[in-house]
Amino acid sequence: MRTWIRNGLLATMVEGEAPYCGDILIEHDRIVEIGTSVHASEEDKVIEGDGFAVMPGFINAHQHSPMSLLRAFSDDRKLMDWLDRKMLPAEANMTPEDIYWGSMLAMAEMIRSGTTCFADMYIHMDQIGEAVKSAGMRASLTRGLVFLQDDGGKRMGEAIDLVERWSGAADGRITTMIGPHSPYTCPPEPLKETIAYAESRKLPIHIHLAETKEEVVKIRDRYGVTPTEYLVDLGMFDRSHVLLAHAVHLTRKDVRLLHGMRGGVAHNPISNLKLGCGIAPVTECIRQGITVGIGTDGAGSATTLDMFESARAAAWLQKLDYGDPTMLPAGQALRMGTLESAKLLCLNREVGTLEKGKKADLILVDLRKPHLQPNHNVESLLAYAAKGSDVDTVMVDGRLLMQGRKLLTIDEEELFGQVRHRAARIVQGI
Ligand SMILES: CSC[C@H]1O[C@@H](n2cnc3c(O)ncnc32)[C@H](O)[C@@H]1O
Ligand SMILES: [Zn+2]
Repeated sequence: MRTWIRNGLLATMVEGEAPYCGDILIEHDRIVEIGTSVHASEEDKVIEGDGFAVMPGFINAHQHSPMSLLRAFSDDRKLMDWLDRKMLPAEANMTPEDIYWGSMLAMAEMIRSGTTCFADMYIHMDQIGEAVKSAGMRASLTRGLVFLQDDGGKRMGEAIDLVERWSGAADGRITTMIGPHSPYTCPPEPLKETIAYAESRKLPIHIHLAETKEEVVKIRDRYGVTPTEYLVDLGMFDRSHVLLAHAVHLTRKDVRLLHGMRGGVAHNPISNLKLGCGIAPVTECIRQGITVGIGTDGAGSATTLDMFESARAAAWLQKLDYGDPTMLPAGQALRMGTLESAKLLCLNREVGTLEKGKKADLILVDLRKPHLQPNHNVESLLAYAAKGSDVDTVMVDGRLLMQGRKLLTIDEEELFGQVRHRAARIVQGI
């Protein structure tokens, strides 16, 4: 059976295409027709689009989904203090089942706020894979590798296992990357081995970079270079597609060095703001031709996984940084949260825009709300006024995951019960 989204306001995110009123026809997992005169029939299942903006689902380009269990557990602290004293001890208490339910909690929030796909870096990735399968989302999964702790070898084994068992799983909705955590947790030798493995398997790399000033000082003291130069010198960008999370503290030379890289930057404005990290040089990166997508980071730091908020914060920060309201306009912020993020996950041939032949990963945003009226410019409304709670319907791979704000793949009552007792146990005594 086909699905016909009728008479929606289509914000396709295709470069240069203005939003217009039209229809979308979906067969199985793909958009087979889109425009003002699609060939629908009476047998097609109709989703009424009148009063709704239809756009590609957001793609959260950097996340640690099970950290949703640590939401609001430890706020208003410096990053390393927060990580070392609070997050790592709590993570040491997490069982594989906790990871499953924490990830499921993140997915319930993501679906409810219009995200259809995410890049995740964490531990116990089998459980996250199972949760993704069950919730119906699309995801790029990475086992985070921290080599300064003991047992880095075992973790590399887990990373390889993830790649071998989960790449292409869940009907192709799951892809994988290799995830050395950061320059400050990965010394040169294991990092070189990780790069060599990624190259040999043609796998993208997902890594944190230059998130804080303290990181820059640490890497300069250890190696005499910037965090970016450290990765460049080890050959990380020679052949691999690299997803750089944060990239807040880049020198002009760093930005020039990244020119021409495959992959790009996952900008996490809310996390950066809340941890007081700084304003990432998003505009300079874009001017150097570097792809910049948007992520939230985990709910343990960002508190919220609402990509509307992150896209808005990205736009506001560039306007503020330059003292110029023309910087990072509404349409560009939305495209960064959709198509540009898709590029970072190597998924832009399949998702990130509404186009014939692409996967049907899309959302319907209810515009019949006081804060979304009148409609002079739907991209402005979506970027500057809409909230996750305005999302009415979410589809991934042609399958409805939410309709009329009812989640169709996640039992929230069971989820909240699981989360309550697990979250309390994990943080006990920390
Ligand atoms: C080994 S899995 C990933 C690892 O990353 C930690 N993490 C979460 N947020 C951040 C951040 O903003 N910077 C650096 N590391 C972060 C998370 O707690 C996991 O241990
Ligand atoms: Zn992170």
